[in-house]
Amino acid sequence: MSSESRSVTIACPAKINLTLAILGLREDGFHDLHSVVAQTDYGDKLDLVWSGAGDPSKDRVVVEGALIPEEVNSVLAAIRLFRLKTGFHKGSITACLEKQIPVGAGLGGGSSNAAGALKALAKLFPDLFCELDLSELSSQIGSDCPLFLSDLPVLMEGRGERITPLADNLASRLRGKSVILFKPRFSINTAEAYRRLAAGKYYTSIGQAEAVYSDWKGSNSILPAPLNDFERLLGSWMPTLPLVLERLRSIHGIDARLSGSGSACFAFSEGDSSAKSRVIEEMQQAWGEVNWIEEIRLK
Ligand SMILES: C[C@@](CO)(OP(=O)(O)O)[C@H](O)COP(=O)(O)OP(=O)(O)OC[C@H]1O[C@@H](n2ccc(N)nc2=O)[C@H](O)[C@@H]1O
Ligand SMILES: Nc1ncnc2c1ncn2[C@@H]1O[C@H](COP(=O)(O)OP(=O)(O)O)[C@@H](O)[C@H]1O
Repeated sequence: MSSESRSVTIACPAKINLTLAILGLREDGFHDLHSVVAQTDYGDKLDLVWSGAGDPSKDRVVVEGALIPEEVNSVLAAIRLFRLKTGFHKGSITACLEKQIPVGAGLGGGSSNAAGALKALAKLFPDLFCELDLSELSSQIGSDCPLFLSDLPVLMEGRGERITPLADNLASRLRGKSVILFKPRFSINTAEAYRRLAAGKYYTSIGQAEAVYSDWKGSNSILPAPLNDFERLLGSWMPTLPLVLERLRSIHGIDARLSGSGSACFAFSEGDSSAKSRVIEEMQQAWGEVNWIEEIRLK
């Protein structure tokens, strides 16, 4: 038994989907998508400690700031996958996760935590990762995990595993921009949202998705044109959300959009010092409270 111990701390950022086109249902039950995704300077903190004297059956994750049952925690899933793929069954791993990212928000918290855990393990045990494809490994935990392996804004395709960093001129339009993130009290279950999307066939063709992307590339706009198929779906499912977004756009001139499958939304607030108070006003009117709001910057 070894008395050696190793530790590493890693930041797990939240993401926002600047566009999200769902192209159609695949034979494996997942959907192909086309999405421009940016990461933020806002997120969770993950500490991983490996204790050589510990027992591998005692790997665990302790969470502060959210209620996430250990057995479903994506961090423990990442640690177990690491054990399985490397056959490394020495010592015990304790993960301490400080949650800031709201759960079930479309901000990618669970995926970011899992990718963070794999990155942390690769730092702790570099030799064991020589033969492993981190991207392939992470996509076994969640479709959104691979995008978090770097912190650049990306185009995400396939079911989420095909990641292309944006060209420098696009990335620099986004970098450092100020964004308001806000979320009502209710969350949205991603699997349920995809089920409803499939039932209503709220799909966008690849041609339309590529046209939006290519128009953005050819323009000077900070953001691509609005495109999120889940926002269309919400009109008939959770109508207050698209209503708030529509009021922010039409009455306040604030370009507010849904992130992922929701329920968090984002609005660019660069150069608009009163944007946050107007978002608060609309949230109070729709939901009688401001459940969660943060002003953050894009990476
Ligand atoms: C919608 C998006 C957009 O970025 O994000 P969130 O809103 O969840 O943050 C993602 O596609 C969410 O990815 P992620 O949250 O990792 O999903 P997974 O755990 O892999 O899958 C949850 C369920 O969603 C559905 N799913 C997910 C991804 C995908 N490309 N097609 C799907 O149909 C499947 O039914 C799956 O069982
Ligand atoms: N480390 C984690 N952080 C957040 N949620 C997690 C985590 N591990 C598992 N989950 C589960 O994943 C589901 C989706 O959570 P999350 O990743 O926050 O949302 P989203 O997919 O909308 O971005 C929730 O049911 C939650 O219990």
